[in-house]
Amino acid sequence: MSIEVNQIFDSNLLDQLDWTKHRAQYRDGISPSNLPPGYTIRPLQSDDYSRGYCELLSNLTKVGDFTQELFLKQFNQMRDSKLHYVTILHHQESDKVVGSATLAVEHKFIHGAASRGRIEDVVVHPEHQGKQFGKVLLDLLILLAEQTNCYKLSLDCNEKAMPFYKKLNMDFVEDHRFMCIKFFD
Ligand SMILES: CC(=O)SCCNC(=O)CCNC(=O)[C@H](O)C(C)(C)COP(=O)(O)OP(=O)(O)OC[C@H]1O[C@@H](n2cnc3c(N)ncnc32)[C@H](O)[C@@H]1OP(=O)(O)O
Repeated sequence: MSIEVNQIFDSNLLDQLDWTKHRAQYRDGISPSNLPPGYTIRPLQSDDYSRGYCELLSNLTKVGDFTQELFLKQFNQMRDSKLHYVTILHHQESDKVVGSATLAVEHKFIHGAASRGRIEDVVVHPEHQGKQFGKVLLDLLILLAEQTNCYKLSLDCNEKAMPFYKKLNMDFVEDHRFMCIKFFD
């Protein structure tokens, strides 16, 4: 199937960010503005299904049966909504998507018609973990949230992932209770 290549959000938005402004501590000269050679950060593309995007997500949770058609349907809905900033890490040598994190934005009437941001679906492929890419993706989403007029940015995670988010100086809200109805897994 030949696919028209487009991006889930305008990549100019990423270019407009000041990538030198980061919250995490980095080492070995790596930072959002200085990735190791052969890696790039960009918005998710309509042809990333063939670059192993769904396989990557399966390192995070159950993905289910995904065909290219279903991927494209969901991609187009998310792109048209202009509320899903799915930001990925591409590895040139393998031509695979090896990391991803999403900023989901919700428009509000409160706080001067600002928006609320949520960080969702953060994952780095096991073969590329421990190279500071998780921090890079999160740092960029935090900048993106500010750029898109979010007054607040939050996420849900399990206990195991909490030390990772603390690296971004995110505060754990002690008195917050998370309520949930799960319709299916
Ligand atoms: C909202 C959500 O999506 S919650 C779900 C989070 N995702 C997952 O659990 C999926 C499986 N895990 C992963 O994909 C990865 O381990 C991630 C995304 C959590 C981290 O990605 P990585 O690229 O390996 O992280 P990175 O190399 O940037 O490490 C950042 C720091 O956090 C620490 N860290 C990374 N993962 C973890 C973890 N699971 N537990 C504790 N500390 C961690 C690292 O030691 C590192 O510390 P340092 O900066 O002092 O060296």
